[in-house]
Amino acid sequence: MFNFFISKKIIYDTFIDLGTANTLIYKKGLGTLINEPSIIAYDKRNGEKQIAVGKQALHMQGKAPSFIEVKTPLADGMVHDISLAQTLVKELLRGGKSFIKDTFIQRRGIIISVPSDSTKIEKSAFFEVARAVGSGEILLVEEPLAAAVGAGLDVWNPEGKLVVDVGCGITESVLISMGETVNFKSIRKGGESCSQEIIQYFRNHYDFLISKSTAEILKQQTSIQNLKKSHKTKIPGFSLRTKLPSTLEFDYLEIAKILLIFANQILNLVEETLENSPPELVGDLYHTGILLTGGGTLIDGLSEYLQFKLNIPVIESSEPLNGVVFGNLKISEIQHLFPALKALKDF
Ligand SMILES: Nc1ncnc2c1ncn2[C@@H]1O[C@H](COP(=O)(O)OP(=O)(O)OP(=O)(O)O)[C@@H](O)[C@H]1O
Repeated sequence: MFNFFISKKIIYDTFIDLGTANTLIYKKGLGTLINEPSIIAYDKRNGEKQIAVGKQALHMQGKAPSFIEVKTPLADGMVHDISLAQTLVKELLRGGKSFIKDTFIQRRGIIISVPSDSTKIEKSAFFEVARAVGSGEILLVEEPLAAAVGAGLDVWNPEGKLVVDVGCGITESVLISMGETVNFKSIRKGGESCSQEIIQYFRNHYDFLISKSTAEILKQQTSIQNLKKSHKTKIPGFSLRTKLPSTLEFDYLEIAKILLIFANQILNLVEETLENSPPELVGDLYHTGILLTGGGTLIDGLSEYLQFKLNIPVIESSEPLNGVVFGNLKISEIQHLFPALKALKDF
């Protein structure tokens, strides 16, 4: 068991959001030190030599020769390779000036966020990654709670607040009251699964291969509103029929239908959360609304769709990608208000 002692005297000044797609590290007084993709590229010749991290490594994905391997330390929202994740944060910080060398900073506290759905073992993996950043106290805070605080929600009062956090690899629907998680449901899929579905769709329906970055662009350009309005476009790729590079004409409506399937999975998750929650807190949502956060909620038309289906106000976070670190910054200033944080000390 890890020894946590949560005291008002500990100054937590470093905040880590280690995500499947993106890693953010924020330092009080310095601002955002790191905001980079969670990805590392290795040269497999003569043993494994790390050659790029973050954005540089992302640019190599799918384009590098076969001796370069691009790896991600997280999958489905969880750390699946601790040592790789430690290397990622250390190397990203090494590019972030002298942060690691500052021993005074290292003795201060670090807050790292974890999915609400993580097991003890999964939490301890996040803990080990934070340990690679500094030797001070480490506090774990659930991501949706931090994101809610980061978005400016008053989570302390005895009123139900529902946070829907759609990341790259995990989607969580969490009911919060008085600074604690009352109920949650999650699925271990997020924005990444939509991109994979888009790639699969073109392969299955057109024998046409597209890159992950093309799928990502299509996802960001498609709206799930106006599902009757046709809008055709062309994309580059590789035809399995002609065995040649080619372009393909298709309708954005086809992508919208794929995104709508994901929107309905989010809708089901919210409905399941509400079904098993105290009715008093659920009733509060008619005026507190549902907060959408995480990069996956940026699907155009998602908030309107959920609001229409649930008949509850749906609010888009002003900080869908940075809300977790900003929330933990605020939490570091008011720790004594969070009984839930103390509960995490015995994970
Ligand atoms: N404009 C956009 N439209 C649709 N999806 C988007 C948009 N911008 C980003 N995304 C998606 O957001 C996801 C990344 O979000 P985020 O950074 O919150 O995830 P993460 O914290 O890394 O992942 P997780 O919490 O699952 O570990 C990616 O799947 C990305 O495709």
